[in-house]
Amino acid sequence: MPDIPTESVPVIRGDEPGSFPHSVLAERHPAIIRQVKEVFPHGPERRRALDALLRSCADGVIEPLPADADARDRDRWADWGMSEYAGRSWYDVPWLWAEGHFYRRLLDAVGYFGPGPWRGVDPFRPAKLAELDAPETDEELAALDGLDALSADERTRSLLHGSLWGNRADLGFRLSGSGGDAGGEAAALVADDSDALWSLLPPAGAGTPGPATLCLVADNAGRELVPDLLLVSHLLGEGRIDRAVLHVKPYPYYVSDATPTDVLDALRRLVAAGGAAAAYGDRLWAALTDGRVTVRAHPFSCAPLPYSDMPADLRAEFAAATVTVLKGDLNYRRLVGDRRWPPTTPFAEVTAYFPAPVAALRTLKSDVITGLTADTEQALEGSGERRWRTSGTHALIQVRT
Ligand SMILES: O=P(O)(O)OC[C@@]1(O)O[C@H](CO)[C@@H](O)[C@@H]1O
Repeated sequence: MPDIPTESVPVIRGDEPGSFPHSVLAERHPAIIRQVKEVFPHGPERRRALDALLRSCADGVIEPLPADADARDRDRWADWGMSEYAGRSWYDVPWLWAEGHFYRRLLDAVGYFGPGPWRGVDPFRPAKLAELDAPETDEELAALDGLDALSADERTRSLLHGSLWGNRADLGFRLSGSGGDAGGEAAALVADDSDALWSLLPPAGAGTPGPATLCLVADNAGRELVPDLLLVSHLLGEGRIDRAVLHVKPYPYYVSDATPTDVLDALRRLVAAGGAAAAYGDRLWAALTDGRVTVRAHPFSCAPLPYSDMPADLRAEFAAATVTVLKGDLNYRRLVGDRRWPPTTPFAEVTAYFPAPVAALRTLKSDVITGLTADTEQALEGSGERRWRTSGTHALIQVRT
């Protein structure tokens, strides 16, 4: 447990006008609803439901799940705190909870769980596919051909950084030593425990203690998931891992979070790309077909709660892995707890509850931060860059072995 008792560290809420969390609830969520209304020709019933959610976001309260919700889902939300938060303003409950619940309500409004024709239709799919089809994705995949010229270690580093910066959703496979980018990127890393990560996953023949399993808890689809898949494929190819479990969301979440369908779309994109990208894709395809790689969509992946509350079955899965790598900002908030931690609170202490080694690969897109040295914190605060916590210009690789 951290030296500071966790309960004494304030939980982040969206109740402070002008703060980032407040702007997400007051501006981002309504914008998402409007966008969904534009992209799909929903009929009057669905549009009314979306308008009702818009009104609720402005001045409504959390409401219990609708009467026709699946019973298992109701039970889950009961476990996840619905009875405590129903009737309270979106702004007065933990921000993490309010956001997670918003996506559940949005899916209700578009009929995602209903019996009608909109059942299972991902309201964010058009945007996800557009990103996969964008010319930038072609450029990024073509850049993979250049990785052959690098040493194995440099290739590993490049692919790790591709996955890391993919979380900013403007991925570049920054080839080590390829120019100005590399220096800027290094300076933008506020913590870099990558040596500790590689000590857990040494290459084949370098004293590997036994079969290594990587759990990769993915974040966004499209241009983040593609480099995540490349990294997994590379680690398999290098013999650094024998198996991988890719955790994705069971339903559309936080606009661009990856679902099983998105994994298939990204994999097909790789396989069809030709060149080195296709070789990475083919290796992953083979590993999926023979079971070395599996895809999981655990309900808790969409829970509005920190991982410290994870259920026993998920805990057992993470406990069995050599290391679990959590991607992205939301997973970081859930891993360390969505609280106003003093930035120098040790990462190892706030993740001590995690049942096995754990790593975070994240660009900074919300206020939560732990594990900084006092010098780094001082440099960031003194940099004049007011939004270093939320702008996505900084990133971290933190590992608890
Ligand atoms: O998990 P991701 O994709 O890196 O980031 C999710 C995010 O954009 O969503 C939240 C705002 O809605 C913030 O926590 C965070 O910035």
